[in-house]
Amino acid sequence: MLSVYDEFQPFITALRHPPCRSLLRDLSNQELAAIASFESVPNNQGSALYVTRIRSRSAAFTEIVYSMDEEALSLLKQVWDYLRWQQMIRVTARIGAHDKNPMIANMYVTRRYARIAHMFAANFATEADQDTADIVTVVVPEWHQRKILVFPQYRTTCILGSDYYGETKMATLRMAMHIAREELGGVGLHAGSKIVRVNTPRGLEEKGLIVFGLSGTGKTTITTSDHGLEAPEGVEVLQDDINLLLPNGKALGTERNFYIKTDNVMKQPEILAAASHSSAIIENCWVDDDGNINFNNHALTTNGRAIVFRDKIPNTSEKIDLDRVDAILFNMRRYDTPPICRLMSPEQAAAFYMLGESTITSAEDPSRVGQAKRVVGFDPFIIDNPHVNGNRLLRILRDNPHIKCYIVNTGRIGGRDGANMTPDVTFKAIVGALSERINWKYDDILGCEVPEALDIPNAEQYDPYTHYSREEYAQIMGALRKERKDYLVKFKGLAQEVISAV
Ligand SMILES: Nc1ncnc2c1ncn2[C@@H]1O[C@H](COP(=O)(O)OP(=O)(O)O)[C@@H](O)[C@H]1O
Ligand SMILES: C=C(OP(=O)(O)O)C(=O)O
Repeated sequence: MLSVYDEFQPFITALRHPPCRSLLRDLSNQELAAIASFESVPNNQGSALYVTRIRSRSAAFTEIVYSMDEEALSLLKQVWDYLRWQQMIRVTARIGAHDKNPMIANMYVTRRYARIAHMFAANFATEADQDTADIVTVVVPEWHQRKILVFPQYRTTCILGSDYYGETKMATLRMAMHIAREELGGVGLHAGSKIVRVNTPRGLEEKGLIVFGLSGTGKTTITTSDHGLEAPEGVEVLQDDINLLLPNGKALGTERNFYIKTDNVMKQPEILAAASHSSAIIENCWVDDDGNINFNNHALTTNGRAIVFRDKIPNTSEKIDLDRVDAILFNMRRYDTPPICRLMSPEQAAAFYMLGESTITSAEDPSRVGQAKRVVGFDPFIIDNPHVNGNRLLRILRDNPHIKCYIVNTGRIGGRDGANMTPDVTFKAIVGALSERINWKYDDILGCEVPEALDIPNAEQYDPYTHYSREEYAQIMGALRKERKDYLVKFKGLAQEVISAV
């Protein structure tokens, strides 16, 4: 009699090694670009530029599959019957630095969509082709039905009917973050990372920084900024999007190059040069009739993207890991809090992680700008049981008490017409915190610490009590705290101390 394992073995094999007529492997980036070149829109920059049918992630079509039903099985069999007659490309990539026991990811895509393989190979560090991998992503963009099937047990994702590269990238990293949680005792963070070298009362020190934030709240802007620091002070930019935080307080990077949003790139000098270089691979950006790429034309989508090479971004090196995290920033675009607040405890930080609070930005939906929004961990890629992530972050912060956590408001204060937190205000506030030049005082209405003073022009504009009376502010914040608590209690299994901390 067949054991359950034997019975499932052919299924798992087909899932992780899709059958195909022939498999193209070990192709160089140039070869992938050449195979995909029939799709590239000519432009004066000389970049590969692809326009996709689907232009953002298909969250509503994403299913986490733990047990196979007849319908899912029959769909997969149809897909495999189709692939049996197709040529596919396989790219083997490394998630993480070569010296840190990285994960290996295999990405399979039908040859017609070589552009996805081209972007994947440029985004990650490629390795010599190998048959076994920790993570498998199978992409069949031409499939008539749109479905993203995530199989956490088999560390495999099957993407059907989407040719948006972000789906492939995030399927792979979603699984890497899941493995970090399930096998490494860590937690995946939808966050950028950098090192900031600043003068502190003890002399020049390097501070490892993690920057969380929902799309459009300033993650890339802050991560790539030099904060106006001059040598010997300065920054080293490590990662733009996904880090794996380990129990020992180190954060492993995942990507070699960055997959940036281009809607604001004209205002982001640090990445504009990289996006304007011929090495960039552009997705869904407009090319004017004269052949110039026009990042400000959003006719195709507000989710224009580019793979930009890290060596074209100032202050990057080959390094992608952060050996010591000293500070974590939670970016929120709000209209009622100071530029920076310090959280009081690991419990409070874990609460703000679970709250994943912000407002909708134009990057997401221009017609709903300003509406409140919450996503646990600022991370739409948590596969299941988000409270496990909150509890895990709590444990890591308790075990590494040197890590300080801050809320950074990249919106305004005093309402929609209040004082604007310009990027410069934010950059200076962050340096103030890291260099320990800010004196903190407890604000009983906010329930956390706020700067006694900020070293920025017109600092009083950014003080809540310039805009609100104490009674008014107590009422606004009181209502918010109640709403936050009501939200947190819904997470069964979340440590009680986290719920009590807001
Ligand atoms: N205080 C601020 N901090 C960071 N970015 C800000 C701030 N105020 C306005 N912005 C603008 O908001 C946009 C943030 O975009 P980006 O950094 O790409 O966000 P994310 O990486 O979170 O998607 C940029 O255009 C930036 O200039
Ligand atoms: C690729 C995506 O993720 P991010 O916005 O974090 O780059 C996406 O959401 O489409």
